Amino acid sequence: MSAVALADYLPTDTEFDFIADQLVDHGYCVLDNYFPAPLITSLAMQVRELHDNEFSQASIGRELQQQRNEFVRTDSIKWLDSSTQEQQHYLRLMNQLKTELNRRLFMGLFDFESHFAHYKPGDFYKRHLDAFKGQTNRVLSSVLYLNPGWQVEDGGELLMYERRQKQPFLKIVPNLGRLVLFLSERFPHEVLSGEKDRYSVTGWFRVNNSVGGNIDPSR
Ligand SMILES: O=C(O)CCC(=O)C(=O)O
Ligand SMILES: [Fe+2]
Repeated sequence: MSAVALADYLPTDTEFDFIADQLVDHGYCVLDNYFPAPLITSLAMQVRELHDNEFSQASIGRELQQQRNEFVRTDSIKWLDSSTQEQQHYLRLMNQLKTELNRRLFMGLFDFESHFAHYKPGDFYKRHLDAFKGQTNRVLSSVLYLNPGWQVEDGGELLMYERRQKQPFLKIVPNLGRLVLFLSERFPHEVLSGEKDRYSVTGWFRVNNSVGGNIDPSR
């Protein structure tokens, strides 16, 4: 695909309808071909070219309450900053998805924030919720996996749970190009440790809880 064709690529109404239906019926959705393959390949290369020191140890909680907690998660992250065409393209497509979901589901999604994540072999993120009702503006979580040639034996699955259930109802292998969307307040989930370096872009669509023009919370 040429650069122009890449920039012009748009998902179809049918895809947006499908995603909206899945979110209404199940609260989550797994898509293997949402993004154009050349964009995925470039993002997968770019995240591997980032230096270790560009990533920081992930924390839990927000702002002043942010704490590192290595019992909960050991991955490292780097917020997207639109510094490459591919990041810009990815953010454009996610913002378009925001608009289309708002159009279909009146979700009132206001913006989208996202970071790269790197799980080294053995890294994990224990069972957690991305958002607690009434305490956050994160409504819809997204994870895009950037792992060419990932095998089931490599581990690193995302486990999805229903609340109060001990057994996951879904195990997602972090295959290259796979996009997972789920309602942030509804599904506890967990990242199992893997045998190989595992890369992804995680993001959250947020509603605007701002007071006096300050977006709350800022990140
Ligand atoms: O990488 C994944 O599969 C999920 C990551 C996650 O749950 C998070 O960053 O909140
Ligand atoms: Fe999460």
